[in-house]
Amino acid sequence: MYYHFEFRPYRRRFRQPLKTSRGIWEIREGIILRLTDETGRMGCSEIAPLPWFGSETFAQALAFCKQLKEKLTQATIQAIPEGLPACQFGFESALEDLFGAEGERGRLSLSYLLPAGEDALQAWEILQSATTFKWKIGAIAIAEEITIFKKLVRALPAGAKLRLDANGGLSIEEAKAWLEVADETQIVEFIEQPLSPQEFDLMLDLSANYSTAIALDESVATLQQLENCYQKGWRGIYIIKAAIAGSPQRLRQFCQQYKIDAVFSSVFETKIGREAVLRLAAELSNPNRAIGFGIDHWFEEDDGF
Ligand SMILES: O=C(O)CCC(=O)c1ccccc1C(=O)O
Ligand SMILES: [Mg+2]
Repeated sequence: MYYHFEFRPYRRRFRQPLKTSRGIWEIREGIILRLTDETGRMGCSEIAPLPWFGSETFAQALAFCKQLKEKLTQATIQAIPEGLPACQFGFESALEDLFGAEGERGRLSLSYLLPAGEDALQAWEILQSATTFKWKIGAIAIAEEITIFKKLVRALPAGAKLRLDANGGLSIEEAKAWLEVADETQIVEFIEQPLSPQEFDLMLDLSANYSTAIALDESVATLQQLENCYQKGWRGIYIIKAAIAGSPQRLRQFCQQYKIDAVFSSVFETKIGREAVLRLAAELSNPNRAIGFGIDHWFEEDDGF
């Protein structure tokens, strides 16, 4: 069986650039994929790289698509190298779409990403409508950030949960300070990636010494890293960015075999990639936790997908 292959690169500017402890992200680039089989059945998905998380770059993904023939087989897709995890996801999930994969919908609740810093306090539209929120920390000086955090806690609706995402940018002292503040408020569901992936053992220690949970994100960006952290004893929360994790089939096997506490999360893919990720999330994300897909108006222009 041959599949006819077409691709279309896209480029979109964030309405509000994403501010994290790692810097500012202004433009999302990716590639929409379409496979058509000999009977005319079509499947779509997307390559949405996140190089600052360790996936391939957009340029590498584009070069990979360009060197492929217009007709390809399942064997070509299975042979996409480990170094191109966003491509593995894109092609395999396009094939699953072609085979008619359908996910249950509406079972999972959403976590809404608040703007970093003081802007979070002004995000009324989100603050009024949701019950789980995420806020970037490590983006400004810690004392100032903890002051804003306390205001934010008061502004959140009763019963709300708050996730704090440091993107690996805290020092060990700062991580402890945040965990202490978080333990006092009882509103923090988890702190996401407090330290850099190199400091895995320290995060393991932190997870044993505070009541606030820790979630790994940058540490488990790809399946290989995920397997590695599991082998090294991580039994806390895993943020799963399926669009850059690699093969969805292998991800499925891993999550089912080890029953990990998985929280699926967006990489700001388009609607097309999101569909594919949400199918997996419905199967594999912990149903008691919101998924990181709140808000879908991240971009200035909606160019049809
Ligand atoms: O996970 C979420 O709730 C939203 C998505 C998100 O925060 C994110 C999106 C793109 C790149 C990195 C991150 C991150 O979790 O650090
Ligand atoms: Mg994160």
